[in-house]
Amino acid sequence: MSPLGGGSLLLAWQLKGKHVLIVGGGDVASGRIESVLAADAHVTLITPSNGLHPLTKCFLDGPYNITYHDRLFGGVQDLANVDLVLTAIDDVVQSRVICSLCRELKIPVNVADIPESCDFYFGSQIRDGPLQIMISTNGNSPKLANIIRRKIEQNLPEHAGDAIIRVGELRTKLKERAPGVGGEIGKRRMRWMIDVCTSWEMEELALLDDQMIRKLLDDGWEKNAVPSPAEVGARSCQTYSATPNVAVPGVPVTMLSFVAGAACASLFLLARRR
Ligand SMILES: C[C@@]1(CC(=O)O)c2cc3[nH]c(cc4nc(cc5[nH]c(cc(n2)[C@H]1CCC(=O)O)[C@@](C)(CC(=O)O)[C@@H]5CCC(=O)O)C(CC(=O)O)=C4CCC(=O)O)c(CCC(=O)O)c3CC(=O)O
Ligand SMILES: NC(=O)C1=CN([C@@H]2O[C@H](COP(=O)(O)OP(=O)(O)OC[C@H]3O[C@@H](n4cnc5c(N)ncnc54)[C@H](O)[C@@H]3O)[C@@H](O)[C@H]2O)C=CC1
Repeated sequence: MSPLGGGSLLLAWQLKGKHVLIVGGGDVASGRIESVLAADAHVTLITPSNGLHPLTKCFLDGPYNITYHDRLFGGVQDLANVDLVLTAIDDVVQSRVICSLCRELKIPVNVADIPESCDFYFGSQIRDGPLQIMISTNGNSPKLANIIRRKIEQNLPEHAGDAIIRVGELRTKLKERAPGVGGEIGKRRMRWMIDVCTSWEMEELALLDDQMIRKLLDDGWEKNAVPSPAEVGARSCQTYSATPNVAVPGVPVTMLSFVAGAACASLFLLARRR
């Protein structure tokens, strides 16, 4: 058995509404921007415009929550009201300065080129809607993290993201129907959800629509049973046809922003799916 220590605490950090400062605008910074926007944070980007990676430019031109300052990092005043700092610059002296300012102010910081200056590391990531997977080698081999990520991607169950969305909806409706935190009701809800998730296939769960959810709750939850997909109205000939993934949730539905989003998404795929 491997020893318990020597790893990291892997968490899903809730950044919605928080202020994240990103210093640098190159290749690595563009990945940071994408990761932080995925978490609905507000990004402040400080970097001169002459060093912008095409993907960083794309994010700046797109309909995203980014405040941009076209200049070098200016010192401690840039850290006011900041919850998290990510630096990805090609200047190791400045990197160390930013790190020590953050440590003084107790702001969590990641410095892309100096592992000792990181309070946390990034990892290789997989995203399918609400499903996020991170592979960390704890600083030992980022390239192997990338290779392992691609192997895991090839073996993910199909429609996992859609299944998670639909089961999320079922759980919300179940909690509305049988409210209360903890206690007997909580235990019964959890037992029933475990039974549903383990008796239906991933693809069947992905097909749950609002009508099927209602029937599953009426004929399943209310009667302490788990009906089959057919029993709640899934047609045996029903084939899976999910709506295509939207590049970034919350994008205003204007043609301009759609085109910008699509261009950014394509650029992102070209830049990162290595
Ligand atoms: C500690 C960490 C800090 C942090 O960045 O948070 C860190 C540090 C450093 N990376 C360096 C190099 C490379 N990094 C990559 C790629 C990625 N690096 C990522 C994370 C991390 N990199 C954190 C630990 C991750 C872990 O624990 O596994 C990934 C996973 C996530 C991301 O950055 O978003 C992303 C892959 C994403 C994907 O593809 O899915 C490649 C490959 C490539 O570019 O193709 C190379 C060249 C090959 C190689 O070295 O492996 C160097 C310079 C080393 C030198 O000078 O020799 C340092 C500094 C040092 O190690 O001293
Ligand atoms: N952690 C990781 O995954 C990896 C880390 N790195 C390291 O990360 C750093 C960044 O890598 P890249 O994005 O490829 O570099 P890059 O050279 O493409 O970009 C550097 C960016 O930092 C900006 N910059 C430099 N000094 C600045 C300052 N004082 N204030 C604001 N902006 C400043 C530049 O204008 C440019 O936009 C490098 O040190 C590199 O060695 C490199 C590869 C992977």
